[in-house]
Amino acid sequence: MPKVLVSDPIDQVGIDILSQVAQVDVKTNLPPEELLQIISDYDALMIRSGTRVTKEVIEAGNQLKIIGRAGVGVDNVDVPTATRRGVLVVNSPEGNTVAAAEHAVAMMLSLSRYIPDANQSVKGGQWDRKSFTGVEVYKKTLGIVGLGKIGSHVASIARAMGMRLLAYDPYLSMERAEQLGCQLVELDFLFQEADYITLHMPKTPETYHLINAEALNKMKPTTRIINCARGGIIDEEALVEALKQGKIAGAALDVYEQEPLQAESSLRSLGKQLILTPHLGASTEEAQVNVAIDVAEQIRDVLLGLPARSAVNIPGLRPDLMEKLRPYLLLAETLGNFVSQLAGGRIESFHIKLQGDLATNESQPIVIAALKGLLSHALQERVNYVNANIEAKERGIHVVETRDATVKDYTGSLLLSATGPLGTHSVTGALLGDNEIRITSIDEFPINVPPSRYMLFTLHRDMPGIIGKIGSLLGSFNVNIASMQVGRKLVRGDAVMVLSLDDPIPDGILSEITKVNGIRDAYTVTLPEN
Ligand SMILES: NC(=O)c1ccc[n+]([C@@H]2O[C@H](COP(=O)([O-])OP(=O)(O)OC[C@H]3O[C@@H](n4cnc5c(N)ncnc54)[C@H](O)[C@@H]3O)[C@@H](O)[C@H]2O)c1
Ligand SMILES: O=C(O)[C@H](O)COP(=O)(O)O
Repeated sequence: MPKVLVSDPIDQVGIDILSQVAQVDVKTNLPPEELLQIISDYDALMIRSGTRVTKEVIEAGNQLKIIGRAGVGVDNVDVPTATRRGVLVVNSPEGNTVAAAEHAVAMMLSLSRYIPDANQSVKGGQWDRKSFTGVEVYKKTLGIVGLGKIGSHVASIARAMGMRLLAYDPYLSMERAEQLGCQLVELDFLFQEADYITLHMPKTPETYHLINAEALNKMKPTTRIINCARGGIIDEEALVEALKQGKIAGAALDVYEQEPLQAESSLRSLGKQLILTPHLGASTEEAQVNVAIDVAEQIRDVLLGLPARSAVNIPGLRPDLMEKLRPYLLLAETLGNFVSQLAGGRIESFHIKLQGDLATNESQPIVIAALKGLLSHALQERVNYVNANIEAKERGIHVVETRDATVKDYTGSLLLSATGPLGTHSVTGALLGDNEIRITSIDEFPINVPPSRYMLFTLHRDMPGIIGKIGSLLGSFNVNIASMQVGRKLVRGDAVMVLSLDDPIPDGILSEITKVNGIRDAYTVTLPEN
């Protein structure tokens, strides 16, 4: 019988499902070294956010077939290592949506009426009605940052409470926001206008410390801010200072830069203007039943040799088809991610052309992989091989899929084109002999470069001196160039320059690059580590 280790508290219904096919050991609060020691005995691991599944754990788990996250976030799992070792990672992208949204709304109301402190005061024997005069949310402005599943549900509740809704989401169309009753605005406007700000986006390099001292300075002294998304989106030090100085009126946090929150954290020293809960967003009976069933069923199915319905890293395909398509799935996902960034993220339409040997009906999973890549910058681990199509539809992205078997420059290649705020951009890619990914054109300019973590592109006039200028400019920002290639159709005509960089591209560099004589446009792309 296969063995499953459950290392975080999971609802009994999940254990019962797993017990149909496996021996289930529930061992919560394991010290990391103990997990490392015992993991080699197990075929599956079921977790929540409490267990850190590091590279070492996955490598030590030489029997591991599947890691099931009873919840959404897999930021505690080293997914690239799992993928490399063929370990499936599955989650439950929607099981706790309502719970997290309701927690955010509860935080907003608690902040407005000082409920936690008033409760504490009465239980402490007092009858103080004066210190706890609150404010109403009715007719106030709520700024929702990240209008995905949870943000949308918060919007519908807040609308019913008579709030005016603003939203900032760089990956969502105006129409979708309007359907949800929200006015899509720029972030600075939201910071300046909102009485309440609630965060519902993933933690990414883009959102890390999005709420910092500068952002807090833009808010009104009456603003209250709620974070039930991920720790690290708010700079905690800056928040403590802003609250102490009365720059904003209050904050409510469910998630922290470091969890569990350290005993000595300065957050613990603040008064009634700050409410803290210990990552309880998903902790309702209903959500825990939803996620436990969702994930336990997937683990059970995979242990029985069946596909998983919500795999984060590997689609549920027949093993023979999977073997054949795997390199192309990675190609499609990489190109999808790439072209969405070139087009500016908020994609309106997307065209995928399967060329050469890929122009068959068997290659449908490649289309899904490209959509997953297209949405992954915005949705991170919440987009998977199952929901990518639905997510694209819900976001109003017009998807066109064509096939052309006559293109023969590689055995099989993909041409992806996306339209977004930065216009229409296209990228073509193929695999070389040993399944190495090559980008073979950008915006129809022929090139031949492997994708890398940090990339910079320019559209420019092919003229002497331009490459040197870009090189010096990057040098002055201390950015090291790993490789560089120019693609052009005509000598001294238009051209693209593609640079692979060793370092992330600092803010402000693109505007400097576009000032260089001859440069028409510049773009950056950051791809996930493989
Ligand atoms: N506290 C909890 O227990 C708990 C429970 C569930 C989910 N969460 C967290 O809540 C967050 C939202 O989850 P969801 O299920 O709604 O995800 P989702 O993927 O449905 O929505 C996320 C939204 O954020 C947007 N986004 C991406 N980058 C952005 C940026 N830079 N600025 C603004 N918006 C951006 C995306 O376009 C998307 O619409 C995640 O961080 C998730 O991990 C927390
Ligand atoms: O990502 C999630 O699903 C939430 O953060 C909930 O985490 P939890 O399952 O540890 O409560």
